[in-house]
Amino acid sequence: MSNLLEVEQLSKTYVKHLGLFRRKRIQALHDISFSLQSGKTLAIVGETGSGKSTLAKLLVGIEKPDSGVIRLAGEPVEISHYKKYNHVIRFIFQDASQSLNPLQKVGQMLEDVLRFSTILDPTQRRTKIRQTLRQLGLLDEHAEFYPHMFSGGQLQRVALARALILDPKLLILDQALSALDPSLRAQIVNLLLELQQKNDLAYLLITNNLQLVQHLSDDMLVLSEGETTDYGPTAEVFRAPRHDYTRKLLNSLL
Ligand SMILES: Nc1ncnc2c1ncn2[C@@H]1O[C@H](COP(=O)(O)OP(=O)(O)OP(=O)(O)O)[C@@H](O)[C@H]1O
Repeated sequence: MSNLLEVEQLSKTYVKHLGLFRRKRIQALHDISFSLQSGKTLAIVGETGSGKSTLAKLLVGIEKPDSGVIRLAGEPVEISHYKKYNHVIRFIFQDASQSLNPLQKVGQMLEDVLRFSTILDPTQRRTKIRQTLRQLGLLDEHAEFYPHMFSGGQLQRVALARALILDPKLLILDQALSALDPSLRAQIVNLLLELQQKNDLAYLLITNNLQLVQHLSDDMLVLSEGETTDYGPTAEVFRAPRHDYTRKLLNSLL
């Protein structure tokens, strides 16, 4: 099976200005390589500051890598053509409620995504919005709701609707489930698994919740100070971590 996403030797350094003449270089990622197939989930695990969010930002084009290659379906991703990939890779960050415009009805928000990124006509857009809301267990009427009218779990579904309305191939979930209480999280996890099966969707799951990692991911990559300490099938990494750092991290998070 060919890879949907291939990342080769990706590196990123930030420069922090500490005063007029002092600058500090922070190597957030160093030579990171991995691949991900359609319909599979890769978990990215690591302590605070290990580079997880930087990786997500590079993949969605918010930050630019210093070096390395990102390939989607075999084609190198040009950050300057990001609109082209916006359909393929979508992301959800931690707090769904903060990522939604409180003054905009959900239907309008979804309509904006479609108008910006597709050539669908108004009738087709209305149909697509209805289909997407239903696919996520929401109702047609929810298009007329403002974000504050939803519960936490429903808001996460709205954030998923916004991410999935363009039928992406890869969804990046950056700590996206951590704010939910366990029962809501379980509902969203089941929904994610269902959507993955139905649509052959790949997930990049950034989390330190090891239950989620074990439940959802096929492979996992462990980051420490921007470097890979372990990478492989999740069960294998849990059973026999290569690196002492991974063993300690897994023990501390269990
Ligand atoms: N915009 C930035 N400018 C300077 N340094 C940054 C910037 N963004 C991240 N960093 C630094 O890069 C390193 C990696 O940060 P990153 O946010 O990717 O880690 P993380 O693993 O996602 O952490 P967390 O779990 O806390 O979100 C850290 O040392 C961080 O301080």
